[in-house]
Amino acid sequence: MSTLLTLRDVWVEYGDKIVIEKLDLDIAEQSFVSVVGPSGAGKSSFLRLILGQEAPTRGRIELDGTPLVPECGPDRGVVFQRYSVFPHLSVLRNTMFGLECPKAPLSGRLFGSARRAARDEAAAMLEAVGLGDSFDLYPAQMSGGMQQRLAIAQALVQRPRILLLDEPFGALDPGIRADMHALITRLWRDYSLTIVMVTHDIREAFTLGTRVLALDKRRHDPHAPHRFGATVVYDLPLDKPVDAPEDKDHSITIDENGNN
Ligand SMILES: Nc1ncnc2c1ncn2[C@@H]1O[C@H](COP(=O)(O)OP(=O)(O)OP(=O)(O)O)[C@@H](O)[C@H]1O
Repeated sequence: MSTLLTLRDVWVEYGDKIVIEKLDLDIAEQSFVSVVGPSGAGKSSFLRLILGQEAPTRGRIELDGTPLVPECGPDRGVVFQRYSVFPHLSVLRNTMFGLECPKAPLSGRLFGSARRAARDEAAAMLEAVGLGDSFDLYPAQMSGGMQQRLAIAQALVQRPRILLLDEPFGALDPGIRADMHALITRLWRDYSLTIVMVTHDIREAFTLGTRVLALDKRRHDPHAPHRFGATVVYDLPLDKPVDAPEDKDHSITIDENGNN
């Protein structure tokens, strides 16, 4: 599989505080990369770099060999742990908004055939995430799992190549999480997505990912905790075929402390 994203000698610094140091990575197209690491290691900063919300203070990031533009484009979608849907819009309007906003940035609304086309695209995406009979509901009328399905539909309706997930299932209970794992695995395959997912759940990282990256500091200075930043300390490619059966777990075993 070809390389989609390249990071070379990437650093993130706030004043004299180094958050990420010397990150060198190639991320293959259609891979599912899970990112784990202790709290404060810089996982969300890493996602913001790929999203283009934050520029590296040093180094370069390329998408398909071209420098990443420093803003979120339609090639990258994102889903956060906390529901990012609009409370005042119905499910259908929330999903259509992802299409209307880039095409009609001032009014946020399309008209005529463009609006009908956006409605059909949004409806198809809602069917794909299992919200086919919930078009007229408002977020307050939906469970957490349904709201995350909506957030995923909102991100995917723009047909991004890369989907960034920041602890997307962290607030959901275990049964709903399992459903969401099956859903995201199906969408990843059906839409040939490249996914980068931050999670605190080691089991989730290994179950879903084709590769697991652990971010942490290699060096610690107890007298100056901000002197060193985090980088990739483990990079574990998992031998998992893209067309593996949906719910198949893999052979890595994880003990109750999260160690493999
Ligand atoms: N704008 C900022 N200015 C200064 N420091 C920042 C800024 N944004 C993030 N940081 C610091 O960068 C470090 C990494 O933060 P980040 O949120 O990326 O970590 P994380 O691994 O995602 O943490 P968690 O798992 O708790 O969500 C933290 O020490 C944080 O305080």
